[in-house]
Amino acid sequence: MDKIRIVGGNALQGTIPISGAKNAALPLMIASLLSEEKLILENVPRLADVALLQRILGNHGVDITTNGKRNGDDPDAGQTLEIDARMIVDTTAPYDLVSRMRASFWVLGPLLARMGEAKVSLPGGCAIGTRPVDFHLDALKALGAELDIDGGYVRARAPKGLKGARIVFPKVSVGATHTALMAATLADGETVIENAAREPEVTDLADCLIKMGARIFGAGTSTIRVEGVPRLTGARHAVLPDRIETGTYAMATAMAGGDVMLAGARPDLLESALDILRAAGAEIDATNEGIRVRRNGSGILPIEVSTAPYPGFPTDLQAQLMALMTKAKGRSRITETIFENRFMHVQELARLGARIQLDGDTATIDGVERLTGAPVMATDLRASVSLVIAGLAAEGETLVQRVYHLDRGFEKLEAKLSRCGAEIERISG
Ligand SMILES: CC(=O)N[C@H]1[C@@H](OP(=O)(O)OP(=O)(O)OC[C@H]2O[C@@H](n3ccc(=O)[nH]c3=O)[C@H](O)[C@@H]2O)O[C@H](CO)[C@@H](O)[C@@H]1O
Ligand SMILES: C=C(OP(=O)(O)O)C(=O)O
Repeated sequence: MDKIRIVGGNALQGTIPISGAKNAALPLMIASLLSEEKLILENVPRLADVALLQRILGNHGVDITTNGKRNGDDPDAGQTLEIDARMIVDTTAPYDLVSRMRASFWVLGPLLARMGEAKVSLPGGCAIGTRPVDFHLDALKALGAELDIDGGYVRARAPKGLKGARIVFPKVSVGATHTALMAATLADGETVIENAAREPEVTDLADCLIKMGARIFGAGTSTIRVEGVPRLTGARHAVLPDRIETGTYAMATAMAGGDVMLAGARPDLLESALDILRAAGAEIDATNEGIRVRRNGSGILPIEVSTAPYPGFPTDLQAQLMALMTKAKGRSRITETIFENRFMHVQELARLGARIQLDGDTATIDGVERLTGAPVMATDLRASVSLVIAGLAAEGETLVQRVYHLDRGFEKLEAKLSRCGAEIERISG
């Protein structure tokens, strides 16, 4: 299994291109199932999760071609996928594929809406909590689906099609909002989704669905109204930049010190995280090119923050912020309100010398002068990259093991950081 080796101590200087967002690309690819016509997606990141979803869609009969690079193309540009779901040959999404990635469960809504039936394994994904799917199932039931769970599979049927309904989520859920939104586009009549997720990835999905002919109003707010249409068309859509990758490299720069341009990043997608970084002592400037992050000389200041649904501080940046706070001048507090078990990085950060106390959903971090490199284990996607961030500022060598987690969500991580002066490499085998 590959490892990432980091020798800490170098400041970061240069430009890091920001890729398309994993968490937008995945539902956008899934949206192709709603139409017989071709969906062309640009700026799709090259990630293990994207490749796995290509296999899952392929299993349903979806044809996907990836446009190769031509001479002169920007080497950092994302890939373009042409997704043709004209023929759905199989409405089953099997355990061995779905169990490896959370988002793959989201094929349920579109398959059901278009084909009137689907059988989808219960999902896997990062082990950060129990992560039930009850909101997804309740939303589909409200739209008239008949559902049962048998042998680890959700079997869903709507032989006469779905019917518009009022769906009220008891808690904000990104995935359940995607499911309800996609299913409602082809339902008969109007659907109103209350307490919908406002994450930019939901808005990106809605924008693409609108290009495909869907009638969606209010995406990006807590109430989304969908007027069902009989069919959707093809479309061309570019995936929005990854706000979690942006925040991650901003924190890496704040940790290592230096001056980095996050090219193509959109500051409006992560204002709460940028505010926290400013409070922690980083200088952040929005420019035409992207976001410039600097920390030269000044120390890292402690912060107090709770994760929250968008536009709050994202849970997907919690581990990275904790890594940064391990070297703050004083005591920080980070409360995780979204997932009940998203602190797997705490014991690994402790191997590098971090001082972190856990009490229920709150971590208290007492900043230390020095971190020292050590072998550490990646446990999930964002926890893994938090260890990389800590390694950038640790004295000596940090060896991050089980990096397949990182490959799910960070494109060319070592290349992007080493181009800015970090001593980081992948050791294969
Ligand atoms: C691929 C993708 O986009 N993943 C993101 C998505 O995950 P995902 O869509 O799985 O996360 P949700 O927003 O659904 O989860 C939010 C909370 O709702 C709970 N819940 C969710 C669904 C449900 O049916 N029942 C239920 O109780 C979850 O356990 C969690 O406590 O949003 C999370 C929250 O921003 C991010 O951390 C993940 O990176
Ligand atoms: C938790 C994440 O992914 P998933 O929902 O696929 O597990 C993530 O992207 O941080």
